[in-house]
Amino acid sequence: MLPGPVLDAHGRQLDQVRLTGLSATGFHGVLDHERAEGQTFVADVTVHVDTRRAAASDDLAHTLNYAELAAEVVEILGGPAVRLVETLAEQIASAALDHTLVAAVDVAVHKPSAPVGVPFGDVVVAIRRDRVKLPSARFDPAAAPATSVATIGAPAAPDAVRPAAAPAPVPPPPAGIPALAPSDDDPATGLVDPVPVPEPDLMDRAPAGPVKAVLALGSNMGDPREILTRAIEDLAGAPGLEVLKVAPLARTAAVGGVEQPDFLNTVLLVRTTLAPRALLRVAHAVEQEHHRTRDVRWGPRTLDVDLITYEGVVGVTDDLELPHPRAHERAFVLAPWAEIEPDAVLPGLGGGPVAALAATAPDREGVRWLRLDWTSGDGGSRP
Ligand SMILES: Nc1ncnc2c1ncn2[C@@H]1O[C@H](COP(=O)(O)OP(=O)(O)OP(=O)(O)O)[C@@H](O)[C@H]1O
Ligand SMILES: Nc1nc2c(c(=O)[nH]1)N=C(CO)CN2
Repeated sequence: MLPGPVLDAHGRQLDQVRLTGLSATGFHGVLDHERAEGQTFVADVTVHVDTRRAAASDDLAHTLNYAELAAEVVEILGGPAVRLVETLAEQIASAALDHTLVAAVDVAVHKPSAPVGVPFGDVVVAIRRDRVKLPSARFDPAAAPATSVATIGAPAAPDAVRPAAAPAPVPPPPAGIPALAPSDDDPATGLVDPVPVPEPDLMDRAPAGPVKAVLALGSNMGDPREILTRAIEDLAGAPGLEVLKVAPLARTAAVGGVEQPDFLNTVLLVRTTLAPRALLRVAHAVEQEHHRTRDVRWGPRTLDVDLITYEGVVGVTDDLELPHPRAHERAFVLAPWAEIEPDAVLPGLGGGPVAALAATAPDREGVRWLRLDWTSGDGGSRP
């Protein structure tokens, strides 16, 4: 493992969760026989996190589930073949940093049976990545077979061998995170300077306790009522999310200028311990579950899940704006919302009392009807 602590934005040393000796048979390597026969790959992973909140609450939701990360690492080690141990290490680091609580990660990948040509003990690639020095490769379980590694005349690789595509380019650091000054690491001693890790941006900050949020759901493809019902179940089943209230079902004319069928819309009041961006990821995962595609802006969709408000957060980032920037002018959001929270107030620019905004929103005439008890009934006709 790489020495040296990782510091939080206040200069305090972060805690560590270490997984060692994770192993799987993989088909990685440059040589044909490595890709045909496979060999053992071993990984050690140390994630740098603040474990105090999890300890205080004794709640797994506030730390990294190491079993989950262990399964992801083993999937990468035994997954689609890549040429370099370095690529595996980057993929593992990327999987670890996908867990929003992880500030930095140390990864060591061992290839103890590597074809080195002389007696040797082990070969290890050890890296540290954080939210500034981001990983340069992601794990793609469906990576297409590579042609570049195959040698003409070489025996066909077994089905399990699916070399990964070229590593993805390094993504730019997230907006608002300053670049680090050049490191003073000392190559002579091998000691690595503590890496200051910037505070996660507002959208990645998990709340100190459960907070309320409002989600808006819409659908106008497939069987919208069925999709919305399933989507609410999916959201209610997501860790860190509790559905407190479901608004009436609204049938609404499509807004946005694209000719398409009416929507069914509803709104959920939820309680969550997820950070705003983690909540957005859950929303996107549920959209994916229902085969959401993004072909035409404001076009028809099987399912749209938008974050309308998140208690205490007003802000704009590249991928998330809170409150939702168009919520104040959408009766298809405001009208169902006012039914479950008559006194709600939409914060931010253009905000105000939700019921009043619903009554004056440009699309208010397009809200054709509201059905109150739609999640329990038999689903028949309009009220
Ligand atoms: N509050 C928010 N809720 C949902 N997505 C948001 C929000 N703020 C920013 N986004 C970003 O908007 C992107 C596009 O979202 P989506 O495809 O759902 O848009 P849309 O439903 O077609 O249009 P609209 O944003 O007007 O509802 C998302 O990938 C997400 O990153
Ligand atoms: N009636 C209605 N119109 C829309 C909707 C929607 O959910 N309902 N969603 C849109 C993009 O999010 C664009 N237009």
